[in-house]
Amino acid sequence: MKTKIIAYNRVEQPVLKKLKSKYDVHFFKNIDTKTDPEFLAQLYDAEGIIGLELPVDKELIDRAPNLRIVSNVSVGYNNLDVDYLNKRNIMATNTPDVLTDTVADTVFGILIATARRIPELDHMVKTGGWTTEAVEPEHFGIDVHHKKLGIIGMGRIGQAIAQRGHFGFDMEISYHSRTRKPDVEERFAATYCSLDDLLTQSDFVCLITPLTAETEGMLGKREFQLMKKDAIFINGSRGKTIVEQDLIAALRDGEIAAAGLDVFEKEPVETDNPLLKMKNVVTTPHIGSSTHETELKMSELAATNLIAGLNGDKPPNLVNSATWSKK
Ligand SMILES: NC(=O)C1=CN([C@@H]2O[C@H](COP(=O)(O)OP(=O)(O)OC[C@H]3O[C@@H](n4cnc5c(N)ncnc54)[C@H](OP(=O)(O)O)[C@@H]3O)[C@@H](O)[C@H]2O)C=CC1
Ligand SMILES: O=CC(=O)O
Repeated sequence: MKTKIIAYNRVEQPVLKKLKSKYDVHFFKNIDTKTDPEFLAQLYDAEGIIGLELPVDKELIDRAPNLRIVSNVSVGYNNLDVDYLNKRNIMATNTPDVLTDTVADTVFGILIATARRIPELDHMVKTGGWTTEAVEPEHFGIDVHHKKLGIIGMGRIGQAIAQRGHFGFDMEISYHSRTRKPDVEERFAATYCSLDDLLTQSDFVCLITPLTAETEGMLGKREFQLMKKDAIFINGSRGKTIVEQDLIAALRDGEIAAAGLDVFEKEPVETDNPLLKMKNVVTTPHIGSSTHETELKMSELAATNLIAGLNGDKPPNLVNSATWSKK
């Protein structure tokens, strides 16, 4: 009998086909995983899960007594209760590196779109608002090049953003992360800062940390007030790394100039979220890594991790190494 696995949400078709040739695959998309009877029935004897943003909490893990591996199709794994997976000795994996450049492109795209007000101007042109020969100063944006870019989270994606800022736009790079990175400082002429110094000095503040117990609510009222009044804030990390209500207040009260957001406290973002009514906010639907090429690479890497784990080999991107040392 084939090993049963659950595929959830986004697994690209060629990868799904390959998995189906090896395993008894049950695919689910956008269901309520706490109540969907078919999902809960299949979960009971599933040995592997592969997918995007499945909330793998204690309740779900307890319903899966045969589970051996959870393979996330994302680099962030804040959807997993890693402590409880460790307790149950279930492996967890993610998809780093293959998405780094694509996410950095998205973040930089949002940064430029926010500074130069591209979505707002696009709307103006398409709706017949371009009525005089010359655009007016009220439509002008602000420069990106030669400005100060502060990056919070100088990991893989943070470094790819720094590369674009430094080499592409002659920006002055400063960063904050848990550890200092001399090689990064040399490559991008970057300066390490305390969080407060970064917030006070940067023209663009770009947040790209994982969501953890430490980073949850990392930027709130005090932090937005520390930023320059003409600063632009970009969030590519997770919605909960900031206090969204405080960002709304900071934008409303002119504490900061604008924001570009790929992530929100609640996703999909609620249609009555005040951020959606603000002209100085540019939004995208948590789509940082989602190009055709990169989604395929992520699915392939997630499948490689899953197959290795189910074969009894160490998956290349195991995030809870404690489970391997117990084997
Ligand atoms: N919007 C989207 O579609 C996407 C969003 N993401 C998000 O981006 C995140 C980062 O990915 P990636 O760059 O690959 O991850 P990395 O692990 O390579 O980098 C994370 C960085 O965050 C820093 N960091 C962690 N905790 C803190 C903290 N408490 N204070 C300051 N800095 C901290 C780390 O510091 P140190 O180096 O010192 O350990 C590291 O520099 C993902 O976890 C995910 O949440 C990722 C992909 C797509
Ligand atoms: O948000 C996406 C990820 O890969 O993490």
